[in-house]
Amino acid sequence: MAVEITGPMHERYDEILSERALELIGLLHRELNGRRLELLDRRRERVAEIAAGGSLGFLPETAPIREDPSWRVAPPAPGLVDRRVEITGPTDRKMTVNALNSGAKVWLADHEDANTPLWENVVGGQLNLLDAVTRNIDFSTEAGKSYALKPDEELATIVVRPRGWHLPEKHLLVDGERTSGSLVDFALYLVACGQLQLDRGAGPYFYLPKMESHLEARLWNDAFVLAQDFLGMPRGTIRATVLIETYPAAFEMEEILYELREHSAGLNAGRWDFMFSVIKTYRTRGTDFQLPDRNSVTMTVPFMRAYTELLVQTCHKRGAHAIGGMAAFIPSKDPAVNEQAFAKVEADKQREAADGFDGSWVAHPGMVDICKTVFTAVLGSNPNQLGKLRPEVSVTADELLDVVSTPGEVTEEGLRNNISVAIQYLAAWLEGTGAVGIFNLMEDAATAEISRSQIWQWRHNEVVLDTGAQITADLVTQLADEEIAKLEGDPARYTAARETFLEVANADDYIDFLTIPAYERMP
Ligand SMILES: CC(=O)SCCNC(=O)CCNC(=O)[C@H](O)C(C)(C)COP(=O)(O)OP(=O)(O)OC[C@H]1O[C@@H](n2cnc3c(N)ncnc32)[C@H](O)[C@@H]1OP(=O)(O)O
Ligand SMILES: O=CC(=O)O
Ligand SMILES: [Mg+2]
Repeated sequence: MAVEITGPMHERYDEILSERALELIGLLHRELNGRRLELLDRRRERVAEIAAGGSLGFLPETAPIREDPSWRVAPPAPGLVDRRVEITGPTDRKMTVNALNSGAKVWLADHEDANTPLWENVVGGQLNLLDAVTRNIDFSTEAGKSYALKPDEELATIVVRPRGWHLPEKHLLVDGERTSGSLVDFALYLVACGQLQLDRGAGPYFYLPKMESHLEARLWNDAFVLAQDFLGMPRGTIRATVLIETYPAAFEMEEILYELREHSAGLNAGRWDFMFSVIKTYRTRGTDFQLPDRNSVTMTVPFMRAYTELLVQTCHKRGAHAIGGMAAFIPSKDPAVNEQAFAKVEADKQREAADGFDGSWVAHPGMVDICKTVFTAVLGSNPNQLGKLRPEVSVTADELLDVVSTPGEVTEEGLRNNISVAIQYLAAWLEGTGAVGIFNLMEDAATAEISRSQIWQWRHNEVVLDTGAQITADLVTQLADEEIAKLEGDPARYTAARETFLEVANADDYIDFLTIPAYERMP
């Protein structure tokens, strides 16, 4: 057998881990895994160059692609023409039904930021997707609540987000090697649901996360071509929206669209990972690249503005959708908090719609209408605003790199918030839940990465808090224990999360992704 399954085979897992799916995983691994590992090395080399005084910038060698006005991406595929509101969320059974029924145009079915790659989530989520696509997902809870899909024409289009290139899958081995989580999530969905989706008049659609260069986009494109040929699907059947959510990728947006042009469904402004990547990429370059308290960095600070303006302009120049990001506010039981949350989401979506985005993300069904209403007011009878070219926008590399102008302070409250959120999130993640509401905000892998990375950078920069205390490893440990003591329930729940958190926050050498050591703690 080309592929060895080392995780348990629960009921119906053979429907997802089919012979054909395993064959495709074997093929993709053998053809592409070496390049994947080289590209991950290239990421580390680039950070080392920046640490030594280098800088990000637009690439001279790809200038001809940027300067060639003639190319466009493929026209939008069925189900992806009107994307004014997209809901994101994990693929557990209840969320699957709720997201599809939410009234959003698209559901980002998340095997990434909102998911713990626990084996049961990796395969179980795919089973839920299969049941959703075959309309066999209706169920009732023990408490007697029934979940049933609405009629087809009211359901959101499914777009699956596989894991990023950095994450391995330890339960599927090829020639004894761990496989790529990205290729596994991609192949399992494509084989189980790709043709079924085409038969329903949609297609196998993906969101691609955390890429750091156009060469990583080329790797995805090569995976698409190999997989389509293997399955006898015409080239261009697969469509992918790329999240521009790393600092390096913000300088290669056009090249990323170009690499994927036959398969492209546009770009998305993944603001949370973007912020994480800004911190991570320039983490050792002193206070010029240091951000203040996480909650004070808004989308209107100069470097964020430069990033989203460039994204809309780049997309529309090439006929590609530009999709906005996640306002992390979720509905609360407290009416006063709720009112504020709705007002903030509305303002965020209004800015995006006015800037020319074609639609945007919400994290909760309760936020669908607000996003839809805001975008509908701007779109009128049009399904998107691809015609809004934004010729007046001119973003320079210096503007993208202008982190130093971000106003705000580093406070003890901000530090405590980062510590508490990271530990609470990690506890949930290690238990198998990849998205949680904490302090009235949606928290997921991206937001937790910001929290722990800020702490690492502040400590590295020997930042002094508003209280006069300097951030040290000892202080971080002390505050971690104080914050855990404030949480309800058994403190033992936080033991593994505390250890993982301190391992990354207090590490001498920065650890690239929080989820890498966390994954090693899981069965
Ligand atoms: C940075 C990024 O990548 S953003 C994208 C990744 N992150 C995400 O996708 C997070 C998505 N959101 C979520 O997972 C959830 O909203 C949470 C975990 C934050 C909060 O969920 P809950 O605590 O269940 O919220 P709440 O109790 O208000 O939910 C009410 C109902 O809405 C459902 N719901 C909430 N969020 C979602 C969602 N995103 N998709 C589908 N259903 C949802 C709940 O299942 C619940 O259903 P029920 O009434 O049938 O029981
Ligand atoms: O994936 C989205 C993000 O903001 O990160
Ligand atoms: Mg992200």
